[in-house]
Amino acid sequence: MITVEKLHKTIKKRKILSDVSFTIAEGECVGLLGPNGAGKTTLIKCMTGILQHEQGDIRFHSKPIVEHKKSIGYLSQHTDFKPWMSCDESLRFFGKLSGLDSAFLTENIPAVLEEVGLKDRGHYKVEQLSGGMKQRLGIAQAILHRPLLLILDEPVSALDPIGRNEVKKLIARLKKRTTIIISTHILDDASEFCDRYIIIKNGHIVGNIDDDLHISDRKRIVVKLEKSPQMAEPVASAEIDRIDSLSPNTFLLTGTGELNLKKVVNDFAEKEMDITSIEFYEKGIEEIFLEMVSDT
Ligand SMILES: Nc1ncnc2c1ncn2[C@@H]1O[C@H](COP(=O)(O)OP(=O)(O)OP(=O)(O)O)[C@@H](O)[C@H]1O
Repeated sequence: MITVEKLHKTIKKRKILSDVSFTIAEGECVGLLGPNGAGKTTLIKCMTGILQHEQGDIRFHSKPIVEHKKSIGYLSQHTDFKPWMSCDESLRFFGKLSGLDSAFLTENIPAVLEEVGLKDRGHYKVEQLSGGMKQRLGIAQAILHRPLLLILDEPVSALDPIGRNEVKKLIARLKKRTTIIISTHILDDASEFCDRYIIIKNGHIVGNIDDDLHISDRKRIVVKLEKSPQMAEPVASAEIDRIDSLSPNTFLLTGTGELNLKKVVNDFAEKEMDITSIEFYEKGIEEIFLEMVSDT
């Protein structure tokens, strides 16, 4: 559906994006992750046509994405609603700026407000809305024209846990019918709805990770025993650097190097401890992200 190929973008003689390539399939929800200043917003702005890239190609259903601007919904990092306008007036204002006609807006604004959980709040002034409500109004503006692709730049970062929860629930609903790209710093939240993560650092793609692809850490093993052992540290061997207790009968073994499952099973058998399950530790997205963006 979307193909970004060898994208380069320079701002004020500084290279911001270098050789960025990836594809996104229809229906996917992709998390765009990266440290501050990595180039996420710049990439999003190139994808929405707000910024022009000097090299490379961005295609949507095989055509240049600029020809498909009407198929894209975009929530920018900082929404620009006027506090004195009502929700209804704000959507009408931004809808008209995007070229939507009055009849379409009259028909669709109430439905979109209902969709984002702001039914009967059309007359509320923006200044009366909570952070979560304001962000949901932002999403209403982004989906008003029924886009095929929704791009959300940091939709939850500035919100308190209640607002975050409201917006997360909305994204989970929208995910069922729209392709979504979300730039975020909150990896726990991203892992709730993203199918894949594209990790960007210093303008380069450093990771493209499927959420189903569990990356095993072969230096760590999780062992579950049938019974909790008498001693705090159930086994000791030269290869094992440390043992952490995850529950009374579950232990995380960290090796000095790659661990051997068979050897660990034997070590426990020697101590006459029965193992219920043993597997390499699987890294979460936060850990993978930190490894990919760290400088060491
Ligand atoms: N208009 C501009 N003028 C100068 N530098 C810019 C401009 N826009 C972006 N940059 C620089 O480009 C780099 C990437 O910025 P960008 O906003 O794309 O990063 P980001 O990954 O979205 O960061 P954050 O997570 O902090 O929002 C930064 O170093 C930023 O200072």
